[in-house]
Amino acid sequence: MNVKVDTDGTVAHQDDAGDVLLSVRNLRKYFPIKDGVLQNVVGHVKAVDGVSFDIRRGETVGLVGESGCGKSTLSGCVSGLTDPTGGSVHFNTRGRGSAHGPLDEGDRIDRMDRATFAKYRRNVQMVFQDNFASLNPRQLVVDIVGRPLRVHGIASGTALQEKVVELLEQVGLGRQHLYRYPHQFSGGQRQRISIARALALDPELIVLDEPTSALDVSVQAQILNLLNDLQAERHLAYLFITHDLSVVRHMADRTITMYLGKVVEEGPTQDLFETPEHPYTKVLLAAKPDLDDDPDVPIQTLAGSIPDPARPPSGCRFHTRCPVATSTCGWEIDDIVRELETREDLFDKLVGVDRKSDLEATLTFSDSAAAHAVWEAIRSDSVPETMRDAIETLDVRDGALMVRFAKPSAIELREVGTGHRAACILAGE
Ligand SMILES: Nc1ncnc2c1ncn2[C@@H]1O[C@H](COP(=O)(O)OP(=O)(O)OP(=O)(O)O)[C@@H](O)[C@H]1O
Repeated sequence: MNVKVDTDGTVAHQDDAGDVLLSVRNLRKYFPIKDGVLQNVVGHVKAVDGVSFDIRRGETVGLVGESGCGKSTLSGCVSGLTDPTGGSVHFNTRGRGSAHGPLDEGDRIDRMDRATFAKYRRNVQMVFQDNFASLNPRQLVVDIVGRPLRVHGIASGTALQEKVVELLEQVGLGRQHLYRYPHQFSGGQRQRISIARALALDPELIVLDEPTSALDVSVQAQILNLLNDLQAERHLAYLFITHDLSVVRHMADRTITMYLGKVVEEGPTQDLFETPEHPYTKVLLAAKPDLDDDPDVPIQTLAGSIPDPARPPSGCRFHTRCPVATSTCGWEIDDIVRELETREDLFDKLVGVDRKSDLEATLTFSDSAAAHAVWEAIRSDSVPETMRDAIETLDVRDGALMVRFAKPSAIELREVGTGHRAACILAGE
């Protein structure tokens, strides 16, 4: 296996470099937060923050995580619809069956010449959850499915119509559906139309963004079976985005877990489900037990809400909600501020945070009683014990509270099994 470590420390892997269709390297997408009449940029939402992974030909990669963790933003960058802030997306445009080496700078989608970029765009198609929004309600099926063929000059007239019939038949529809509008179909049938449209240009990769989330369970199964059949027939690769872990387990060869813009774990689906190594993956799996799990084992659920992606926690971003966090997982000054935010009476009296670094600051309060109350609170059970253990210095003087945290451990994705990586200091123990 050829494991490459990127300059930022994220592990980029090319187990079978010749087969890699898509490579994402240290990808970042930050959305500006604007404020006031002048719309000044006052911060950034770090929707995707240093993500690296590969997709091989014919493989299904599942992408899971809570709402807001950056899945759709990542899929937008992969399919060229969203420009990343940093990092790169590489795509092999040499076509099926071509002999070639690992993807390199020449395969970066933002550096491709026009003709190569057009090839990439043809080769990567998307299917969304909300097929009502993605299918034009005023267009007939023949126009919806035929449009890519017409736009790319592949077919016109009767040939186009016949090609559309062929595509419809591949997704379980037929000639009788050519001249109907989207609203005349059921949800499952509309998703079949979306899939037929995605297949029109014979892509090598389809990004499926929650493709079955809006469907009834029985219809869901039919669509998943159809996707499996199409993959086998056409050697398609899928990036399968979903919050439904049972779907990922059924569909994906490899699974990636994302939390707050970062990959926290990735690996062969079976390994990840049977021996999850990151506490976040463990909690996700525990929150969605399989029917054959022991009903006497209590379902673990996540405490607290997902932190603000404009101010993600440092170290392991999950440490603020992690049931097994240690004192070296990344506790910092912002964790004190986050705790204060939950105590309105004290937060209102916080007048300044003078930071020397993420780990050291003087917090100033409008009166010394408030500073003392916070000092007491930090020393008591009202903050996580591991956070208390991470504090090296805690002094209070008049209205000022001086805090210094110990330096946290470096948290990086590291190998915990064959092709299985987790970004947790406890992983593999
Ligand atoms: N155009 C945008 N402008 C500003 N912030 C955005 C934009 N698009 C997404 N975000 C923010 O980026 C973060 C990631 O959003 P994204 O939609 O990628 O997450 P997701 O995991 O796909 O969630 P969901 O499952 O709910 O779609 C969220 O905090 C979201 O509010």
